[in-house]
Amino acid sequence: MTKALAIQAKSISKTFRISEDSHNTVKHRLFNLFNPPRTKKVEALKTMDFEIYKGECIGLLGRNGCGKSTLIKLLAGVYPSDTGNINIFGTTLLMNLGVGMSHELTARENIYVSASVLGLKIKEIDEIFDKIVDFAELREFIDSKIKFFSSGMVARLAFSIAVNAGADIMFLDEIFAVGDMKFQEKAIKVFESSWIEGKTVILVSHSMDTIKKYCNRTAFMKNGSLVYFGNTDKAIEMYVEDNH
Ligand SMILES: Nc1ncnc2c1ncn2[C@@H]1O[C@H](COP(=O)(O)OP(=O)(O)OP(=O)(O)O)[C@@H](O)[C@H]1O
Repeated sequence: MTKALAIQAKSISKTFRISEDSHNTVKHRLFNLFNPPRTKKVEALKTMDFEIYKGECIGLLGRNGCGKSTLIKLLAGVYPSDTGNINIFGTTLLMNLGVGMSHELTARENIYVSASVLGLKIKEIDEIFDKIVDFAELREFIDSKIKFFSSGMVARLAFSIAVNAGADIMFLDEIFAVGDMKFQEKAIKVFESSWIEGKTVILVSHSMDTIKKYCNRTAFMKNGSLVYFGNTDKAIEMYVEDNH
């Protein structure tokens, strides 16, 4: 039987340009009118190809700054890729401290917006609304703008929307690191329930135990390159070695 694709990335890459000078004051700008700010290129993602299949739980490992978040932001459509193309087969939700959520909207409004992005009709969202709020334990704050939330509260809300509104593909960037103990236990329960069956999960984590427990394949990244993508134990070994 052929496996169904969830994500296909062909020759994708991303380079950021960051300003090296601080032409921030009026005086500085005037003196440097004909001298544009110098920019530095950061090759956050070097050209890479890979395929992820439906139902897989993929680990993403690598040291700080190696490009993990950039990669999942590209896959989730937050940034466009500079080259190549990405095919996504299913609905996605990126749960990285509320990327994809609007900080100017309340938790209630964000639930409706995000769940509609996931393809639900208003009536269907009405039906699961309480479940989302209770799972996230945010009833008291439901009509507050999420810009006043802590990062853990935003992560709880995003996770709850994705779990209850049924995203097919979830990008979890350090989900076990942002939540408090109780939330982590809930997240683990979700991972160990039948909910996860058939879902595709990309899990960024610095916790080897988490990656080992849940990921059937793991990618190891270094300096923007996808060095290895396959057996989880082997990827962990490479990551541990890279930390020595
Ligand atoms: N929006 C941006 N503008 C400019 N440079 C960026 C931007 N986002 C990331 N970078 C740079 O791209 C590189 C990869 O960053 P990224 O956040 O993807 O790493 P990471 O592996 O997720 O790190 P961490 O483990 O610390 O979360 C870094 O050098 C970072 O400074």
